[in-house]
Amino acid sequence: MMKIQKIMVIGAGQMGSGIAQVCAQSGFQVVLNDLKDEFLDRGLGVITKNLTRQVDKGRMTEADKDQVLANITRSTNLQDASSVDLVIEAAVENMEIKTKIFEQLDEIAPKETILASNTSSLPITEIAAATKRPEKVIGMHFMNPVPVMKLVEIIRGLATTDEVYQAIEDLTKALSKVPVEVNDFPGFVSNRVLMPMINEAVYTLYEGVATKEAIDDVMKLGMNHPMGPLTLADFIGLDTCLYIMEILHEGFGDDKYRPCPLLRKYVKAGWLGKKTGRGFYTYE
Ligand SMILES: CC(=O)CC(=O)SCCNC(=O)CCNC(=O)[C@H](O)C(C)(C)COP(=O)(O)OP(=O)(O)OC[C@H]1O[C@@H](n2cnc3c(N)ncnc32)[C@H](O)[C@@H]1OP(=O)(O)O
Ligand SMILES: NC(=O)C1=CN([C@@H]2O[C@H](COP(=O)(O)OP(=O)(O)OC[C@H]3O[C@@H](n4cnc5c(N)ncnc54)[C@H](OP(=O)(O)O)[C@@H]3O)[C@@H](O)[C@H]2O)C=CC1
Repeated sequence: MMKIQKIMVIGAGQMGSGIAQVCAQSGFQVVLNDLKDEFLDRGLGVITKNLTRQVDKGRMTEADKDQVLANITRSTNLQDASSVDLVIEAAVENMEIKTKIFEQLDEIAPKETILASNTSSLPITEIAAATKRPEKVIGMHFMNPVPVMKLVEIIRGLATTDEVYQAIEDLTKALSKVPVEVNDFPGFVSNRVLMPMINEAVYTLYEGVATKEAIDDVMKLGMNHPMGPLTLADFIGLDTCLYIMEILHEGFGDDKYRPCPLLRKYVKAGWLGKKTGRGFYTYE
């Protein structure tokens, strides 16, 4: 098994930029890829802001910050995968887009390169089937915000080898995160448990049981959750929450996973949560 030194992260959104940051902070060479330069600017802007906060708090020197930023190179061309040891894909939660990316990566990346997806809920086995190297495809599911959350859920596809699993577990530890192994079922463990709770909170609002603030307060003050479920939904992205519910609904064929119509309505309106400035709450 080749040693992982250079990592391509696909998607410079909330998750991709966080993943790029933690990899670069742990000394890996990172190629951050997105469709357009402006998305890379946005992602690198967030990384720079996070690092500057660390410097301000005296946890990092200015020179450390410059080194972390120097470990990240920009890319708007998937061909740049031709020189990396690992790809971590964090583009949008859509099977068609992900399989298209994996098909292309399979053509471009060296044959030893591991192809990982940060998908929240899509079957790894199905993503792997788009490639001729299903044994080297794996789920590496980071949590939001990536620089803060300890967990990485690692998901084996049907064909993933032990060697590839071990390489990803070792990498997770090298990033100072805690790996937890789970099997390949829709939503894995994290979102199979979390997302129906969020969806139920949306139903509670939809049915007028309480205000959004009251629903969030009940879960924060009553269950000690750091954020109420509606605030958390805004934080994750309402589009991502809806995609995940749809994948659970379709994957299990059980109506208990039907997405709340209010969630659909907000997504249709473009109210995607914090990232667009409006969801259940409004943000500056
Ligand atoms: C959808 C999926 O597939 C899976 C998922 O990711 S589901 C979402 C999982 N995530 C959660 O459930 C998050 C729940 N929320 C929380 O844990 C907390 O509210 C929180 C960590 C986000 C913020 O914590 P807080 O105590 O309210 O705020 P705050 O004091 O500002 O932040 C705590 C620390 O996190 C850092 N932080 C907060 N947000 C950050 C961000 N977006 N990026 C980087 N660092 C961040 C702060 O700088 C601060 O760092 P220090 O303690 O080192 O100073
Ligand atoms: N939000 C969360 O809490 C979590 C999300 N995830 C998963 O991580 C992935 C990304 O989510 P998140 O970061 O929140 O989403 P964002 O919408 O913040 O970011 C997605 C980024 O990927 C870009 N993108 C879309 N298609 C492509 C492509 N073909 N090639 C390269 N880049 C592309 C998007 O560009 P554009 O703006 O043009 O669409 C955008 O910049 C999803 O699979 C999601 O399920 C996993 C854990 C937690």
